[in-house]
Amino acid sequence: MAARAQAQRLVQHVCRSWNFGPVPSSQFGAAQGVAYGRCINAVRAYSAAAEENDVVIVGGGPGGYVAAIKAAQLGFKTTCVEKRGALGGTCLNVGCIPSKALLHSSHMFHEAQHNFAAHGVKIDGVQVDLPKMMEQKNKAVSGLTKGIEGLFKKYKVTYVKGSGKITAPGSVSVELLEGGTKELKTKHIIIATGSDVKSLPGIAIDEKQVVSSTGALSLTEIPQKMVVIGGGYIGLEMASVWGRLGTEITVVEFGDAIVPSMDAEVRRSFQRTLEKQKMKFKLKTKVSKVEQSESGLKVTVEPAAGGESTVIDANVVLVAAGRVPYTKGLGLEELGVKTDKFGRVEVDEHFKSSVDGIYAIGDVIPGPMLAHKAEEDGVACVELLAGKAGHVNYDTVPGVVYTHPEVASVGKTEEQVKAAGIPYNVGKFPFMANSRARSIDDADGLVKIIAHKETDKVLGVHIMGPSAGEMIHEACLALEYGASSEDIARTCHGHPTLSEAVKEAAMATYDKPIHF
Ligand SMILES: Cc1cc2nc3c(=O)[nH]c(=O)nc-3n(C[C@H](O)[C@H](O)[C@H](O)COP(=O)(O)OP(=O)(O)OC[C@H]3O[C@@H](n4cnc5c(N)ncnc54)[C@H](O)[C@@H]3O)c2cc1C
Ligand SMILES: NC(=O)c1ccc[n+]([C@@H]2O[C@H](COP(=O)([O-])OP(=O)(O)OC[C@H]3O[C@@H](n4cnc5c(N)ncnc54)[C@H](O)[C@@H]3O)[C@@H](O)[C@H]2O)c1
Repeated sequence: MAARAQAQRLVQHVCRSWNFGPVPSSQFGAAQGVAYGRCINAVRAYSAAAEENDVVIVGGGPGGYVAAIKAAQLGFKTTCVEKRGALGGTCLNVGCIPSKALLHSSHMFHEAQHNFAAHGVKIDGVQVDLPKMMEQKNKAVSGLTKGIEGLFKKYKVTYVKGSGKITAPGSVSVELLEGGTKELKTKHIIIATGSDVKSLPGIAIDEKQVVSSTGALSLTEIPQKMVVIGGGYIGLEMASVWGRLGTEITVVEFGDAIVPSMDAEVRRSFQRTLEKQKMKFKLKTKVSKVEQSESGLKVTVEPAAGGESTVIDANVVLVAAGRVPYTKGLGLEELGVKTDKFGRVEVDEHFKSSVDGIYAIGDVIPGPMLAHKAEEDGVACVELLAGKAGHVNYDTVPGVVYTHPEVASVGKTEEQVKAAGIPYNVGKFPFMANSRARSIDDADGLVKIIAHKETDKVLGVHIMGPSAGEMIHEACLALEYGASSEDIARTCHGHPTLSEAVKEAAMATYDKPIHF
């Protein structure tokens, strides 16, 4: 009886997985032998036809494509499956790269309009050519995605364009974009399917008037008024782009502060700076309704804790309230791959899921949803598969908001250190006292360093200022190498550079700065 039930289950499973359609249990007596035989034959045919790989990666974003290149470099026969028709994932196609392109273009416009004259550069009639701006953004995106295809060819990674489904450990079935299916056999499968925008109840995204970041990166007109739901990374970066081009921005944030993960002192200073740029903030507030009106949209907001609602007019609403892991259509439930309450694939320190032979990296697993973290995951995961010592230290992953000024941080905030009861020193240095920042007339912001009171080991560094996203890496190195604030302070820094502000903040942490 047990053997019969087992055979029944096997037949049902294989028939379902391979789209033979279910075999009704009433037919099992008669059909069992036939169906079983069909399955066995199909298994043989499949094994012969399916391509043998060492590693198959589902998803070609920063996690997936970097893992693929590294795997090939390590000698694995590697295939990367991507369904959007272009490599680079969210980051290259609709995330990091297009947003940074628009941030740069809009910053240049803003500078030309407001700040060139102060430097003795006079231009009359500065105008925005939005189609041209979008063209430059698209050129950056397509150049970079094609560059990854080139790297795949160079390192002999097979690129399969289509949607991958894991049918069993060692088997990935791909519905090809060009039509038909392809079966891939492999020793290891890496899930790198990334994340998708988090939708809010009752607020339907049409990517025209009510947009996610994807729509906000491709608007065809400069909106007069925009309501941004969520004062996090995406909200503030996209608000900066459109605000600089002339849109009136209102950011509605559920929490009591923007970018809640940021050091509170830096965050407060950041908000003041954005307010000077005419961004309006409604904190502890939620959007309860977005409706069409004759002139555009009516956005109903109310206190997060409940209370009287008010209506704000807008032409565009941007939904930027976070992102959720993307695992749709992968077949995880059928395989028994465990996910947590946020839908993230649960992995161990070797990126292994609850099912042998299946691994996961990037936005689809816990940890910061950042491209560079996904890349590090990808490298470490395949190094571990190759028997090497792959490791990612999530405590030293920097975060950068690419507004102007930029805000960058690594390690612990003052609040976290305090809450953990760790004795600490803080050193700060304002860019107003930095000669390079003054010479370029871009001196808003500060460097803040937090170090252990007794050992002076650097615990966290927070920078708001021009090029903060570049400067943060000396702090990342300091944290990785367990440096003290004195180590940073006694390292000779070039003059005149913005980085001298980091050196001076380090001096202020264990002793005194010179220039403040
Ligand atoms: C507007 C915006 C700006 C951002 N800016 C930055 C930034 O400046 N810096 C930064 O570090 N991070 C930024 N991010 C976050 C960054 O984009 C992500 O952290 C990063 O892309 C995650 O990489 P990933 O490889 O895990 O997933 P993704 O980049 O999401 O890639 C996953 C890929 O898998 C594919 N896929 C999914 N399911 C399947 C399937 N079944 N079969 C085949 N393919 C599949 C998807 O099509 C996708 O291309 C930004 C995000 C957004 C939205
Ligand atoms: N520069 C970068 O590195 C960069 C840029 C863009 C995106 N990203 C990544 O993409 C991810 C998603 O970005 P994001 O900005 O959507 O998320 P986020 O987590 O950075 O910010 C979302 C914000 O929305 C708020 N919020 C949530 N629900 C809300 C509601 N109903 N009403 C009002 N506010 C609400 C949250 O309190 C939070 O402040 C980020 O986690 C980040 O890792 C990074």
